[in-house]
Amino acid sequence: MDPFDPPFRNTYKILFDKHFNNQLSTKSNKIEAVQEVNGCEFDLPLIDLSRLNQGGIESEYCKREIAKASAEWGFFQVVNHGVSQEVLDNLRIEQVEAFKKPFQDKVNGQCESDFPVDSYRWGTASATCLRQLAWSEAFHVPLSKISTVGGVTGLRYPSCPISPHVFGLMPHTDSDFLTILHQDHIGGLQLLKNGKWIAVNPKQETLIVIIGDLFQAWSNGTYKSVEHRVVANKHFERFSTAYFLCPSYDTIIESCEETSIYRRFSFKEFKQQVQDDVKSFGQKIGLSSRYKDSLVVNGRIQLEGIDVDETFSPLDVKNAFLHGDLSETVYMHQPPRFQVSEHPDYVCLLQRQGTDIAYLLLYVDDIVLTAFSKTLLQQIISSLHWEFSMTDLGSLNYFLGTYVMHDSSGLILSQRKYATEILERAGYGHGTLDYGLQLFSSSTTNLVAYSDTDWAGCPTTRRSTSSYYVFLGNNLLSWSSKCQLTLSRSSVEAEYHGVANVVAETCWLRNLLRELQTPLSSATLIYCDNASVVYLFAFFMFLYDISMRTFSPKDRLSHYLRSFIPGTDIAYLSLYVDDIVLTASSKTLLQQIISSLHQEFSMTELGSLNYFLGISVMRDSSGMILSQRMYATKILERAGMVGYNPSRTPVDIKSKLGDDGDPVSKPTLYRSLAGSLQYLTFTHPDISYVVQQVYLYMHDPREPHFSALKRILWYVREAEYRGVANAVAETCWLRNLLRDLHTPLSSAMLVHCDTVSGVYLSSNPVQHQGSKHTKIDIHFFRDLVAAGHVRVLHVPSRYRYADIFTKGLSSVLFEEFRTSLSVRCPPAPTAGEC
Ligand SMILES: O=C(O)CCC(=O)C(=O)O
Ligand SMILES: [Fe+2]
Repeated sequence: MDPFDPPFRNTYKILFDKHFNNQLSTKSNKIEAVQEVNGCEFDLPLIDLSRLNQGGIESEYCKREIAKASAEWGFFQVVNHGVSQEVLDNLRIEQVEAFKKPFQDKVNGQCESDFPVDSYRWGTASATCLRQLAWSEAFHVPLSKISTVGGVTGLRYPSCPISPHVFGLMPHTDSDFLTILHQDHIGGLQLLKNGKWIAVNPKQETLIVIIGDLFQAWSNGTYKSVEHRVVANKHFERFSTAYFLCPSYDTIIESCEETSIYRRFSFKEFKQQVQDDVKSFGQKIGLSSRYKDSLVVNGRIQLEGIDVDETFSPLDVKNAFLHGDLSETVYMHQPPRFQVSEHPDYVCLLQRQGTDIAYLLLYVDDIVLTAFSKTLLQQIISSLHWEFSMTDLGSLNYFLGTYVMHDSSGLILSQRKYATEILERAGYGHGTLDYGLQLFSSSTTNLVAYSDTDWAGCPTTRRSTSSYYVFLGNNLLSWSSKCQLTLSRSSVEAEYHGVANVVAETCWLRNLLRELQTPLSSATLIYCDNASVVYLFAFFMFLYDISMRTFSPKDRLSHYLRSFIPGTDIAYLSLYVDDIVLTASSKTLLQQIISSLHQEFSMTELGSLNYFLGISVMRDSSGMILSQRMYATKILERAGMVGYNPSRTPVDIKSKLGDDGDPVSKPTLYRSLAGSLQYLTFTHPDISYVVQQVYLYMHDPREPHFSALKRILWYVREAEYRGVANAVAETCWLRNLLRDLHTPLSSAMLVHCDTVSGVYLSSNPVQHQGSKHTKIDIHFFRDLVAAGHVRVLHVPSRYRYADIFTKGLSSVLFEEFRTSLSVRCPPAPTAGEC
């Protein structure tokens, strides 16, 4: 250290100790600091000022370049500026001489007789950490002839062994109008552009022009006062000379534009504020929110319950950005230009602007901005520019991989480039990728959605795929095609889930549109091709209504079988298109719901359940018996087999159905009978297997198939193969249903299976690869086994009840198994059937 260097280490020892102790515990900081501090190499705009003297177009272009550089960079270099090299050199020689005096002489003002006593400064008295300390010294010499407050400052940055832990000059903006700077060959000056520090390379013959805060306010944010800093050099001292152009203290700074971003202020007031901020916060706050014509005028904000006169620390605008709705009533002091002199104590009530609306979409650090007026848009852009260092990319044409093209009817969005990249990655050439999404500029506000569901479409999981499209007027706003999360037992249930999804989506869209100040006045229309679901939703409206009236919100509907449980009272309502079966845990509740239904819908009450969807319900002391006797008789009539002898079993164990035989003469009859038998399995699980068998030949029925079908009918006068996984799917659905009905099962469901390998496969995730017949369902049900919801057990042949669904059986076994399925004769025909 030279004897003339300021005693940085001793004076700021505490800061050094604090910093380097911390460094020991966080090693990585050092690397980051070095990387950050190097700055990018970038050439600042360089302007030849001699062009100004050429007049005409050349000088006009030169002025434009200056304006452009001031707006985009806030910094530029000039050559042919009129200050001779000799003057600059002499200035530097004088400056070096002054700094090379003993430190104490500099502090005591004993080095230059022309310099005022307090012209020497070094370090940063208010620094609370090393980053706030300026590793530099300066002589400030006022040029009273030019300006009362402006002057020339000579700066010296002693070599700094601990750079970059400490800056030569910490990041700041200049508080003046304009700075003209001359630096030596060492370098170290950097400016902030688009979030990056850019090195200002030293060029001997150039002067650097820096826009100051006052210029920014005066130009209403058009020209930028940009943050800059000096990184001290580890090995060499550096000199620079700065001329700060400042107005007199009482000069009022205000922009001449009608809508001004900044309030009017005096230079004196601003200077004072900067000094106060450095004292209070360790750094300058500058123009920022404080000088903006807004809520925080006078540095005061009002909080609920606190007097309007209390003063708070200023908001950090970066954090206060995008804060959502302002629901409170807010008052502010009269802004300087709008004071009512007769009532100096009045405050202003803030009201939201009427029609001026702007939308800002932020994706990480990309912003899309749109506003109802160009002025507002410009105003916001300038505010953003002031607050953040950002590039304005002009009108929207590319965002997140999507091109935006404008035409007379609106916008077209295209992902052509993105699609090409996918094709290239996949090794396909370029296809025809010119299709995009057209968005129309229209003011329609009808929200219309279309929903469709492919029931159990996924062969692996048996889940359904539901898709929807939502249009706002002509514009497709939202769409989705997704596998549902849960299994659906019927197409109605799957469709219902699909519609519920689109309802959620349209609710969200409605809310969004409301927040964007374009609320919809008409109801959302949702189209769905399943009539039952439409009825279902009509019912929900009704049920919602009565549940709102009768029960607390937590007990409102949650599924298509609805139950109300404000205590122990439960009601189940099952809806099939327009038939309803209703049951409740108490007569009162039942009655209450029936009368509400009557009020809402015109309907006939058929009394206690005895016939529903072709199924008659008979009661006896042990419970109910469901029978499709009448339905079965009608099938027999259609098949012309009323008088035939019954058969004891529905399937012939000797013959197996195949593809051969003569085609049947009445294939339509075959199909209709097979379809009817399918429905009959509802109360005849015992025919499931063989019905499923004859179903296989619906597309091309042959005589042997018809014989098999007839045999079922013979048997009926008085079977769907489902593998283990199907049984699991079914039982899963039942488990879910029981849970929905508030009677959850606590133990795992037992599935009996006749092959040992089936049991093994269900619990072994690896072994299933080779067994192709189980491939489809195995994943699904193995997951359930893993979760403990299902246990698959091997069943000895005597108890293989499921065989009735998978093969033809001898009459002894068949009858035994049929009994185990609770299939038995009803006591007598019922009134409902006759
Ligand atoms: O020394 C330099 O290069 C910059 C000086 C500076 O930014 C200032 O004094 O405000
Ligand atoms: Fe500066």
